[in-house]
Amino acid sequence: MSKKKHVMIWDGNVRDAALSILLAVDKNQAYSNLLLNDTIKRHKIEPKDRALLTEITYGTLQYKMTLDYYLEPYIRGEVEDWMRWLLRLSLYQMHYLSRIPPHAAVNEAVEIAKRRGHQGTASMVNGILRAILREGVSEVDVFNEIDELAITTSHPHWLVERWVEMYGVEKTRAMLEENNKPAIQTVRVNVTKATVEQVLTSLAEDGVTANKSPLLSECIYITEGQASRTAAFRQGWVTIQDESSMIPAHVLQPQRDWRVLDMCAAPGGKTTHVAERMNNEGTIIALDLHEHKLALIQQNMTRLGLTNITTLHVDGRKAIEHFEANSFDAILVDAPCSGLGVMRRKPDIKYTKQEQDLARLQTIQLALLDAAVTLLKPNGKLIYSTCTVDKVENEGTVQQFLQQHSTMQSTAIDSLPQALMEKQQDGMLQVFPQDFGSDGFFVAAFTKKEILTNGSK
Ligand SMILES: C[S@@+](CC[C@H](N)C(=O)[O-])C[C@H]1O[C@@H](n2cnc3c(N)ncnc32)[C@H](O)[C@@H]1O
Repeated sequence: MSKKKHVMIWDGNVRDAALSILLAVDKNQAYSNLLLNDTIKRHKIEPKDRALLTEITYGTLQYKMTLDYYLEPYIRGEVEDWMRWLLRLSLYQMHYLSRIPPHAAVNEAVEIAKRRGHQGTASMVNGILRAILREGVSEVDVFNEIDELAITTSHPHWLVERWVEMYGVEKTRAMLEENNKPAIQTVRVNVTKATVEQVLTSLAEDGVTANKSPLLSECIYITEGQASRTAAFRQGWVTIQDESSMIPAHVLQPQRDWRVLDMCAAPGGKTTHVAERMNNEGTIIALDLHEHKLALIQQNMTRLGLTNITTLHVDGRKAIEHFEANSFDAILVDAPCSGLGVMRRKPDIKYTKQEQDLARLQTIQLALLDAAVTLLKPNGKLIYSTCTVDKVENEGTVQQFLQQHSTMQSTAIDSLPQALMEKQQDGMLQVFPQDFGSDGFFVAAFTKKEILTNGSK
């Protein structure tokens, strides 16, 4: 997140707060999810307002390109940024939120425009929004399918084109549409402290509605309420984590006495999951490139009552300078990636990621995997995962990795529920957001061959 301080006075006006957040996301490249959480916490915003604030902020960001298409015929000349965002967020409410009377959205917009600008800007906002109210938004009228998909689902043209080439039109359309839906909140039960049934009872006592996932045994769906405000969370019975992110620990299947290396560990979602599955025994070394992020892992460990994790500030690519070769039973490389699988939670990713970022990320991913090979024991397990749906960072990285390392082989994933295993191909599993309602996620499993050739490559 940008270092610039976000200054916002909460005066009870949800739309104005949403506008401040959207402007900060746009100007300072601040992350929408962090800024929204920060605003909610700092101003102790009540649940009813919180839901509307989240809906308007995320919705406006999610449909930014579509809203611009609708607004374009009505905006003449230059308008200030705050006014453009105000028009977008007002039109979002008018067009997508049926429970908000459109006239109320227009009136609110005019009041904000008066406060932020002057009578002239307020009249302009009023004129534009009332004209759209009268005439309705225009049909999306473009030449080809890529443009149509890009505009109607608000995703950049390059990305739609790339996905259509990789996955075809139907799969791409389903993914683009899913990216505009709210993410399901899920929690992972800390099996060293509580059972799923105990957690469900505890959540219900706190007024949270939840049910068991049909996929992973320790995953619970939250259908109403906030898990972070419950006793179950405070006493370390649960961790807030998307179900897809629970897959790597299941694929790893760690034994209780193993020595495991997590090369990209912060904030520790998967490290703590592996630690729980080892029943707080064995040893896990958790690395991260950014020292300040190690504190997040430690906070999670403390809350969850886990003591089998040691955190270290180490660049994973240089991990061989810190540990003996052939010394880990298993290694997890949950690599930095483009995050194209988590756009429901971070819609700003759509507009900030550039195509050239993807190749740069692959270089880092391969360097991390390279270091892992040396550190892994013969017969040891290596898991590579990303929260993206991009073939270059996923299958592409795996293919290059295997070409460069004859000592490594793909391993079939055999420890997941059938519905997930069906999606596996050659030791790789790509989950799309539309498959189970969880994040887009990729996992690949490898083992190191017993007979080592000269050197690890
Ligand atoms: C996808 S996130 C990891 C999420 C984490 N595994 C979890 O489940 O909570 C990637 C992490 O890799 C870290 N990172 C990036 N480059 C790295 C490197 N060269 N060595 C170690 N960590 C790195 C980032 O700081 C970030 O925390």
